[in-house]
Amino acid sequence: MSNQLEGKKIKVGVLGATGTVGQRFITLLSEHPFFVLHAFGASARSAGKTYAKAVNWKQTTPIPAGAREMLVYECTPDKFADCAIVFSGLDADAAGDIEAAFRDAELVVFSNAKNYRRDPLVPLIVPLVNASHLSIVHKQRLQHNLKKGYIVTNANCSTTAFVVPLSALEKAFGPIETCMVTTMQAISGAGYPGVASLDIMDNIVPYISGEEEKIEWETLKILGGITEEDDGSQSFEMHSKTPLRVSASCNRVPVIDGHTECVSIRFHKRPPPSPQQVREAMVAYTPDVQTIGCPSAPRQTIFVHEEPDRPQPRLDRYFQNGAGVSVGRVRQCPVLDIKFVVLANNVSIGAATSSIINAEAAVLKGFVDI
Ligand SMILES: NC(=O)C1=CN([C@@H]2O[C@H](COP(=O)(O)OP(=O)(O)OC[C@H]3O[C@@H](n4cnc5c(N)ncnc54)[C@H](OP(=O)(O)O)[C@@H]3O)[C@@H](O)[C@H]2O)C=CC1
Ligand SMILES: N[C@@H](CC(=O)OP(=O)(O)O)C(=O)O
Repeated sequence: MSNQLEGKKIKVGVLGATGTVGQRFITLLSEHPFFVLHAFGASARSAGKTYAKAVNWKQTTPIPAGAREMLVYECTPDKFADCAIVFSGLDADAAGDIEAAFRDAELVVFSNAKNYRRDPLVPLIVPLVNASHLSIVHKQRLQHNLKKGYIVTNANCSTTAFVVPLSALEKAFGPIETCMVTTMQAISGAGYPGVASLDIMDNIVPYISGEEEKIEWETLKILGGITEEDDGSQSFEMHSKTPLRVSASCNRVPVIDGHTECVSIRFHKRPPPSPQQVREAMVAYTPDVQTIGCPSAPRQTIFVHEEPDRPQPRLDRYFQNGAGVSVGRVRQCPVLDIKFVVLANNVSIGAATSSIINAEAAVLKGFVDI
């Protein structure tokens, strides 16, 4: 850990603390080296109760002792005024207004919800890919006339899984032109209680509302760059120098946690890299958050399996405590160039872990007053 943070305790709040993603936040933050749980928010249904009474706990480890008796509040900024950072696992129907109110009250919000991902002033960050986009928060503060407050979002959980190997490959071999991705998404992606058991047991549902459009758009923002304008201000630049075409097909499958995706890609570079060069580039991939010492970043970002029947959700979803991604079946594609399978834990690196690493990076890069 960086010296400046040695012994520091930074108070954080969690909105949507009782939900699927919220519970993962509570579990991870209760053991964090410098973030300390300070305030919990949820709906009026939960407000006024202790956390243990409000939550329908579904984690494999018990509710952390320090969290059990904490009170759950309604999501109003005054209850979170002492928090340097607020994490949001709010339902998207509620997240829009609540997160804006928190930002306007000079709070720093790291959100999982989709509401602000397309906002041109809000960074959409998969920490294993584009933590450098954090710098846009300066412009967001200026536009909203704020000194401290801003919103940073993380991506859709399916987008998160496959942009990590895509980023590794673009870094090593230059732009990717075409990407076809077919997802097999876990039930927990739909929150609790999610998909009815009579719909998902013994079944596959070949439709997840809005998911394909999100994947196809978010990928371009995440893999895009930042341009500096004449006045020194910064803007996002979608992946456009060599246009990237993405086509996604999304399916819900009877798996509890872990999204598995079959990916085929075509490179701009001719001749394209071989499967072995692709494997080596993925293993070597080291994102900034690892280099700058974010404590929740995986030590190894991409694990590449050699066995022909991996990755599998039951076996591989806890790789690096759910913070890394697992790739396998890297092989030649007779239509595009290369195809492979990627698996990521949707509630960890697909949600809470991403927000936490983003917040760690923001602290280490000086974007949070502590
Ligand atoms: N599950 C996943 O894999 C991923 C989820 N996300 C996103 O993260 C967010 C949370 O998802 P998830 O945890 O699955 O959802 P859940 O439905 O499990 O949890 C929703 C949370 O929001 C709270 N809430 C609902 N309505 C209100 C309201 N009107 N005011 C205040 N709080 C409210 C709930 O509180 P209460 O218990 O009191 O009702 C609960 O804490 C969503 O935006 C989702 O799209 C993103 C990536 C992956
Ligand atoms: N829709 C995803 C989870 C999710 O909530 O996505 P988003 O944060 O983009 O709304 C899934 O069902 O697996």
